[in-house]
Amino acid sequence: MLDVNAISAGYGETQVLYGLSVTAQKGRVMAILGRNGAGKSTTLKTIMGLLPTQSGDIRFDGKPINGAKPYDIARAGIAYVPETRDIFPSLTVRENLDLAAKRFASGLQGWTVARVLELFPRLGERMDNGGAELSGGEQQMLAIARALLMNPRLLILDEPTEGLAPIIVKLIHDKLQELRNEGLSMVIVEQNFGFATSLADDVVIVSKGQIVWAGSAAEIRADEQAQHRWLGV
Ligand SMILES: Nc1ncnc2c1ncn2[C@@H]1O[C@H](COP(=O)(O)OP(=O)(O)OP(=O)(O)O)[C@@H](O)[C@H]1O
Repeated sequence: MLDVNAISAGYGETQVLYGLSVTAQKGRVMAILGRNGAGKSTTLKTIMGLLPTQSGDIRFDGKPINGAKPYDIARAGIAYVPETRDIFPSLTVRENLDLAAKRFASGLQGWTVARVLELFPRLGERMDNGGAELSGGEQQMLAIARALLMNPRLLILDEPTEGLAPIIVKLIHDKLQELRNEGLSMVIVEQNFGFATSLADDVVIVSKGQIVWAGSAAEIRADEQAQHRWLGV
């Protein structure tokens, strides 16, 4: 469903991705692993149109999306939860959710505020709190809830567990597992190897702006040599 074909990209003069290719398939979860600075977040930002491609192309359901604006890529059906979580800190949880729901009201996937609150009951208890008053875990739940309200066909998450307590990591894991069981396609960048490989069907490893390993989650769990070489596990 998402085909990234030999993209090069970076920040101004600094090239980070060197002909990186990766494919995410419908109804599956793909984890992108790799050491700090390997180019994982840069890959996601390039997919989302936040960074231009210097070469290569990106297709979503066969249609080219590189060069498109982030908003149009979201409209095409890709929702993105960045590392920074991107909620509105000065708005309440209710306002954050209503804004997302209104903007993408026509989604066919049927996500509503009521349904995201069923997934994250904790947010229902915090509806009148400001975004900035939430814990890190609650902010992540809100960011995922907002992304779901965009009724995406593909959900992209950048380090959803970063900075969260183990019990919250477990909760986020279980919620993403629920979404996976419902058939939502996902791409997840993660430092937490156990989290990533227990959710993912497919795994790729990025090093120095290229894919250096690709296989199933079971294969990378069994391949200690690759873990050691590419992830320092
Ligand atoms: N805004 C930026 N301007 C210039 N260089 C950047 C910028 N953001 C990231 N980089 C550089 O690009 C390279 C890849 O960064 P990227 O964030 O994609 O890595 P990553 O694999 O996601 O790792 P991390 O887990 O540290 O986020 C790094 O060398 C980083 O210093």
